[in-house]
Amino acid sequence: MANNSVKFSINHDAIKGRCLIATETIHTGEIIFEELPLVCSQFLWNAECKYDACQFCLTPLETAEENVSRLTKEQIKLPYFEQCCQTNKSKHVDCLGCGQKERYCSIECRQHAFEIYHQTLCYSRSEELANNLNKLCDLWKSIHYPPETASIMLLVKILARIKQDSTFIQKLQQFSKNCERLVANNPDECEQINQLVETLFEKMEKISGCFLNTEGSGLYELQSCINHSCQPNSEVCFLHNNFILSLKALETINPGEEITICYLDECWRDRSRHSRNKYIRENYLFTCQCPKCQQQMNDPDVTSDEDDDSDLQSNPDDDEAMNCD
Ligand SMILES: C[S@@+](CC[C@H](N)C(=O)[O-])C[C@H]1O[C@@H](n2cnc3c(N)ncnc32)[C@H](O)[C@@H]1O
Repeated sequence: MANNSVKFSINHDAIKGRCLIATETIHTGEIIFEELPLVCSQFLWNAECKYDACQFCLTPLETAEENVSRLTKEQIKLPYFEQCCQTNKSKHVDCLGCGQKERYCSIECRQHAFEIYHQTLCYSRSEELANNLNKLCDLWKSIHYPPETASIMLLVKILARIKQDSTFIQKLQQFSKNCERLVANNPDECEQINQLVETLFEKMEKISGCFLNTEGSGLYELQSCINHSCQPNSEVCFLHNNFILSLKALETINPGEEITICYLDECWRDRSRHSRNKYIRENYLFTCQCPKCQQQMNDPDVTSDEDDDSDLQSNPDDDEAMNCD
């Protein structure tokens, strides 16, 4: 994880509340900060789709080739697989109590999980606990599948963390207050790889639906202070292929400027102010006061051509890599 040299402060805005303000120049592409979640959880339907990830840090336990083969139902050989795929199966371990039910990418993750919450939640503790957790998950899946917007296990893990460490509640109170890796230099090869990725995603979408890059959800303290803009100057990404959140600058951000992200998916950003605001009001319960909306304040209240009723009802955040609220 990058060593954050802090180039921002948390200030207070009269309308938006807490906000992140740049205190030094932040350059395009720079990682503004990286942070670990207070707690995170895989979605329950990962198991239904036979997706296997570390129960603690969400690192995939399957190889990249296994991943695309599972999702496309075809045996696919990937270029640069040996050099790029970081899955190291020799390090994978099961929970010492509940076995394969809880798998981890390393002994360290198993130990962290146990120390933080899993001591309370381990199925080996009692049959009653295991039954109750299974019932809770089944009930949640019957309400939310598919898609499941956040996992009930996030809440369960929060409660377990509080049980194992009473000071965790203070962190939560504070909280409530408040791939791209270029493997080839040859442009033709890059183009071929881009086409391969596009084709794979099309195939996966046909077989597995549109929830491919959503693996779980987490609570991120610093990220929760970042306000929305319909023309954001930064974006959240998961560069380490696990639960570490990275905030990346999309343009140069000068001292004194607010650091913003877009709560909407990219395809929503060019829609009319009226459409964007309607969506934000209905789903995030605030009226957007970002510079773009202020500029377009006098635009007529028309819906974008591409908007239709189904779009307005679907959640543009549903297919983010991680939901991080
Ligand atoms: C994730 S929080 C961001 C941090 C927040 N300002 C705080 O004090 O905790 C989201 C909330 O910030 C406010 N907010 C974020 N972006 C905004 C915007 N563009 N216009 C108005 N309010 C905004 C809304 O109250 C929204 O519910």
